[in-house]
Amino acid sequence: MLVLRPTRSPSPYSVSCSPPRGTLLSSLVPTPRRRPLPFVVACAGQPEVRRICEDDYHSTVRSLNSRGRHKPRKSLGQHYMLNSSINEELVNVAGVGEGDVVLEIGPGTGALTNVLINAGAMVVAVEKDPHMALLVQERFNSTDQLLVLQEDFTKCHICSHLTSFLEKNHMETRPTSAKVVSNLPFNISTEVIKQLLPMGDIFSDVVLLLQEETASRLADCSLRTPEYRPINIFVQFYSDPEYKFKVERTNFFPQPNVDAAIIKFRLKQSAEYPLVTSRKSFFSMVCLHSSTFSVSFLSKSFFQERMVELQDY
Ligand SMILES: C[S@@+](CC[C@H](N)C(=O)[O-])C[C@H]1O[C@@H](n2cnc3c(N)ncnc32)[C@H](O)[C@@H]1O
Repeated sequence: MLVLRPTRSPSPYSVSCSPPRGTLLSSLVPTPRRRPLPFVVACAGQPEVRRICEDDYHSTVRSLNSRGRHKPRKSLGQHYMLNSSINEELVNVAGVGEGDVVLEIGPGTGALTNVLINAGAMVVAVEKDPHMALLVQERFNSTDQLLVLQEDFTKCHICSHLTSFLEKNHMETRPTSAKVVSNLPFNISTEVIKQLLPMGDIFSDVVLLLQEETASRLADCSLRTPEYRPINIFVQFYSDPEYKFKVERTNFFPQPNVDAAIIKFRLKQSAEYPLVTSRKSFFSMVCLHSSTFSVSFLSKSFFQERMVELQDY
């Protein structure tokens, strides 16, 4: 594990560019012209259109250019958020306030990190890309509200990191009070969800910006659609999911091929979990029979009625 220490040297911001017409960083060239940006955030049930502030765009590009021309890496799902209103929505949805401990996975240029820090949170940010980890560390080198860990989140031991962060900052460990707020790389979202949702003893809420299709599938509690999957049983076992807002793909740079959405999981504590003698065998059974699940098996009282059978499995 590499823990990045603050360096006091200022970041050499070098290029200021116009808002993106295309999606490639290499297409960004300085231009004196300024025009309104067509990016929007779409909110389900409460239609609203907000223009991206040019500063959001420029600060992202400045960050990306600050350590040489860093090309976003597709393999790391690097689609940066250009719209600070959406970052503010993420923080509002999570109800982040002064002194909250927040885990951010993939801080990238630090756009969301900035909103979290401004809300008074103590942030632990895990970034796999060494270039971006260093960049975000340098951007916030004057604050003690941030710890940057250069690690692959899917492989790191987040509980021990959080514990030592709390101890170092002389903060009381308040079980179940930490939060997760993240604009996740789409390619690791399922893995991250599987890792985080059973951690109700540490986190109260997990608020993620995911691929829209994934978010609406995970929030689906109807049990009676063909889309219902073992992952839905897992999600509802450990949490109460809630689909929040759709976020248009035009808000990201580079622009992905799909839209995104904000989803909130309120994590259950173990006393709230459905009663099973062995969670391991419960979930192996769910996976084993997933292809033959029928609508009647997945009835509303699924957990209550089937517990006896599941216990004997
Ligand atoms: C979708 S970008 C979001 C960046 C930034 N939070 C924003 O909103 O603009 C995803 C970020 O996650 C990082 N990342 C990708 N895979 C990761 C992993 N396994 N563990 C930690 N960070 C990862 C990427 O390098 C990138 O910075």
